[in-house]
Amino acid sequence: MNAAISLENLTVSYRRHPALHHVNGAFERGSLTAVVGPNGAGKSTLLKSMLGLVRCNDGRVLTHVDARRIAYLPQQAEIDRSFPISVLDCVLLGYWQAKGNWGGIDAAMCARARQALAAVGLDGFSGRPVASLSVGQFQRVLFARILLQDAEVILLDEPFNAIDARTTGDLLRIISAWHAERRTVIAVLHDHDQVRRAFPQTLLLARHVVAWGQTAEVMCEENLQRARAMAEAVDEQAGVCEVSEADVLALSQSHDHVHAHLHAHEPTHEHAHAGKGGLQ
Ligand SMILES: Nc1ncnc2c1ncn2[C@@H]1O[C@H](COP(=O)(O)OP(=O)(O)OP(=O)(O)O)[C@@H](O)[C@H]1O
Repeated sequence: MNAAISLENLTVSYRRHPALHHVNGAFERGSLTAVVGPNGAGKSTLLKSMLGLVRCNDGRVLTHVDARRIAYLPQQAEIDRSFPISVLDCVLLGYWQAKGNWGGIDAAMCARARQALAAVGLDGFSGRPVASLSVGQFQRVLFARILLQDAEVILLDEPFNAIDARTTGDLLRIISAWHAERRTVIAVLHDHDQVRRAFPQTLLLARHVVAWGQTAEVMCEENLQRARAMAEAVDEQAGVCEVSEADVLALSQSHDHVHAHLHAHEPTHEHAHAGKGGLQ
């Protein structure tokens, strides 16, 4: 497999509360993957650990692309948009990783930002303060910003939460275009029908990997039930990692078809966020 990001025994906890346990696997370059699972399954934590925003207690994340070419769309609830900034300036922030704090913005960049706004259906919105936009309009702005980033890997955390059907359809078409351009897209989602329709690969999480592979195989009722049962059985007071190797092995063996590839890839180490022992 030609991986964009690999996870090796990734284990993360918050103040000793386990969030992700022994996650192994890889996101292939150019793949389009939905990350699904019950509330609290560790989906957002997975994205944040891939960005180095949370520290691993054990294991590591290996990113095989330039870290500056990873774009991230957090959940809207995590974004403070009371900041007095125009729609155009917000989109132009997409150049920040390439240009840095003092890089100049020229006319060509402004033109591309306006094109990106047109592509997300917000022609004529450039001068509006972002605080005045609806939730759906603001999500379109954030997609326009990603369009400017020219990212190799795009991480989206619940991009369609509280977004209407028309906006969702428009944004899904942009995601499909990214996939056609061979970008690697990983999206946390809750709508299973949407996942089945639009995402070829799925990672089903319940703090552990329940299943990871072709969406049609992963999203079977047996796996979904297993994920629900695992989420319900979670002991919030458990220590950092109270799952034995035997438990993990048993879980893996019951899902051989999706785990088969997990250890096949020996990553070439380009960027790694690794951690051991440090609690958050
Ligand atoms: N900053 C934090 N501090 C403490 N605990 C946290 C923090 N962030 C997440 N958690 C806990 O880690 C676990 C996994 O949370 P995470 O947000 O990754 O789950 P999720 O699958 O994205 O959930 P949801 O579907 O509800 O968004 C949960 O038990 C959550 O309470």
